[in-house]
Amino acid sequence: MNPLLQVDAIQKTYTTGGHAFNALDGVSFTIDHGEFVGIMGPSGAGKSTLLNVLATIDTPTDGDIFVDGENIAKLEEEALSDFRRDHLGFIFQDYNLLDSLTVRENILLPLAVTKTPIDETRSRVEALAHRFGITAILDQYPYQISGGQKQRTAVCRALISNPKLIFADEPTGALDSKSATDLLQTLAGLNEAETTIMMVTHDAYAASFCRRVLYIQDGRLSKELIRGTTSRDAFYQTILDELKGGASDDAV
Ligand SMILES: Nc1ncnc2c1ncn2[C@@H]1O[C@H](COP(=O)(O)OP(=O)(O)OP(=O)(O)O)[C@@H](O)[C@H]1O
Repeated sequence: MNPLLQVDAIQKTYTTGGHAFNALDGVSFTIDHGEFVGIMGPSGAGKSTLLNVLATIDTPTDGDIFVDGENIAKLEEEALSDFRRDHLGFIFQDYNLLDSLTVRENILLPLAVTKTPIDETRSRVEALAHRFGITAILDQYPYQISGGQKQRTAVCRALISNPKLIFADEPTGALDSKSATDLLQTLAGLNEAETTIMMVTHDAYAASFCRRVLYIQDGRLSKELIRGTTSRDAFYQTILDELKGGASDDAV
């Protein structure tokens, strides 16, 4: 089977004041169907740039990005926004919920512009809310619920269109440690149910829930860690050791 995501020699150059800067400098990797991959690296390494380019929020200067064989780096804007809506899910640090909409309306928002029948929309929202324990707050507004509940709402919104791939950008960054652990267990559970997830994080604990961690430094991949059959605790220690030792020593 083809990889779900194939990233080929991605380059992203920013030009400011006549000076060109390579935020991504020839990044290549693949993610298979059903993987849970973490992206780590120091501040300024290029993690958000990579996520934005893969999530079709930004375009690469050069290189190709195949999702299930389709080259999304070459799609025009209209086709890109259809692709984004139909195949990708997003979870952000600051939840990105709309304050004027209820939890239910926030969750179904990605389907609002599709032709999904109303009964199906309703039953999908209810099934997801039940699965993530937020049925009781479906008619409340974001300002009435906790950070953990907001993030679970965001997870439901990310899943409502049955996306092929979920991108999470520091999803635990604004959560207390219990809510963060709940969310990470939720993501790990989703992944066990075969949802493919790519998560950018600074946090070794969050990364330890992944099956594989890619390090990025100065716009290049510098290291890959694979959890294999070790426990999450052991993988956490491996990631911490790697961070202490400097993740850039070995080229991938
Ligand atoms: N729009 C832009 N114009 C110019 N330079 C940019 C732009 N966006 C990002 N950069 C630069 O590209 C580099 C990578 O930034 P990026 O935000 O991807 O890093 P990061 O690894 O996500 O950092 P952090 O962990 O702090 O969020 C940085 O040096 C940043 O200053």
